[in-house]
Amino acid sequence: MNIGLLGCGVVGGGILDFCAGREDLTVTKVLVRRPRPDLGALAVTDIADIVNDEAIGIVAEVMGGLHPAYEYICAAMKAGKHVVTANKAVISAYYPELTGLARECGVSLRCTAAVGGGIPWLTNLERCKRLDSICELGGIMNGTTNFIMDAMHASPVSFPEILKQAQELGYAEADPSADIDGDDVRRKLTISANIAFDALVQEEDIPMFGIRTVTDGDIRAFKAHGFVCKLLATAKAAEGGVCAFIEPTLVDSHDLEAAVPKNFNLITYCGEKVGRHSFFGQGAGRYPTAFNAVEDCLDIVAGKPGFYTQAMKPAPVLCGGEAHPYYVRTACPDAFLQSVTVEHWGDGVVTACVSVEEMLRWGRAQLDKDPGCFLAGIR
Ligand SMILES: NC(=O)C1=CN([C@@H]2O[C@H](COP(=O)(O)OP(=O)(O)OC[C@H]3O[C@@H](n4cnc5c(N)ncnc54)[C@H](OP(=O)(O)O)[C@@H]3O)[C@@H](O)[C@H]2O)C=CC1
Ligand SMILES: N[C@@H](CC=O)C(=O)O
Repeated sequence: MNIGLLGCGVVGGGILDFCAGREDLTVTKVLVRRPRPDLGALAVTDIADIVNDEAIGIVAEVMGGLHPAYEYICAAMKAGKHVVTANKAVISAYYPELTGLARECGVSLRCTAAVGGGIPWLTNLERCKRLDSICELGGIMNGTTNFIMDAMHASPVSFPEILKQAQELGYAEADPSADIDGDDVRRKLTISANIAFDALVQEEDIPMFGIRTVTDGDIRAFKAHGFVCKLLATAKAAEGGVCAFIEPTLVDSHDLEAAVPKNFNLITYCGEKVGRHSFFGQGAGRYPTAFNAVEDCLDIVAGKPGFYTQAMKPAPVLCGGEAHPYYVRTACPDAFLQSVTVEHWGDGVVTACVSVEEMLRWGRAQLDKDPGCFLAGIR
């Protein structure tokens, strides 16, 4: 089958390499927006050249961003082309529109590379649902932040320096704020929760706190108490909705997550009957991500199902019932923090059990008063 590739950066370059020399998949056109002599006759600058090309069966979108990615994907599906994308931003934001249009047009829409880079996470989530009900999912879903946290635990490093390395290695998003502030994980969690729970969760409703403000002093305090800090995502089926949140989390140094190195992810679902299945692999980077995108193309060639789920119903995010202790470091502790403090760790404090909803709302507001404030849930 012929592929029209939209974008040829880190992931697009990997797709080209994987397809080179294959007989079942051939990239025949690549949409670019600046001169790319390296691509020779493959390069086109007008999306119409791909959408109107009847010989192209699959459009692989790896440009990133919401626009014009959304419009190009819609145009491709309306022209009867299957779509494969690694773009979690567009899938998370336009989940009902895109899945609805794919069904209307009778084409496949696959996005396995959008969550977990090279890990076959969404495909296994889909398979698990054929036999069992998923009650919970989550874990380490961002390669860039795991790379940063792993390096910071190994030795004191400069945060900007290690982030720069993650960018050079092709792990970080075009705007790395999406990685370090949690938006990238929130998109991946939204897609995963929607598929797992047949839900329609709005990305913006999921509370989150990122790792931008973590310091070497925080890490020293965590290590001294036998903990490792990871940015973790959680989603659970809840009565009348979905409980979903993202926060730096202190896990016991013997836990599986504590051992996840570099740009690797560890994502787990828990089925009611089957129990826990965890998936480990590189969550970011050229070949891991391109691998899943090309696997999606091969699934389309093999006639596998068009999307990961058949149903969806609007689901509010409800985190009020979830509570645990937190580590908090702020230069301006207020009456609320003082009322829940039970212990002091270095420059920070440890709280009694506080509801996730309340603590993350407090943390976001506290960043306005103290931009260096940091918090982490304690598992
Ligand atoms: N990198 C990774 O590890 C992972 C990435 N992803 C997702 O994959 C997608 C691509 O990421 P990545 O390859 O890293 O990003 P890059 O920035 O490396 O590549 C994007 C490419 O798309 C091109 N592009 C952007 N807009 C347009 C446009 N309007 N018309 C034509 N070309 C365009 C860019 O052109 P130019 O060179 O001119 O800027 C660039 O070559 C993103 O959605 C990302 O979230 C998902 C999982 C992992
Ligand atoms: N920026 C993302 C790339 C893959 O989704 C990450 O670091 O995980």
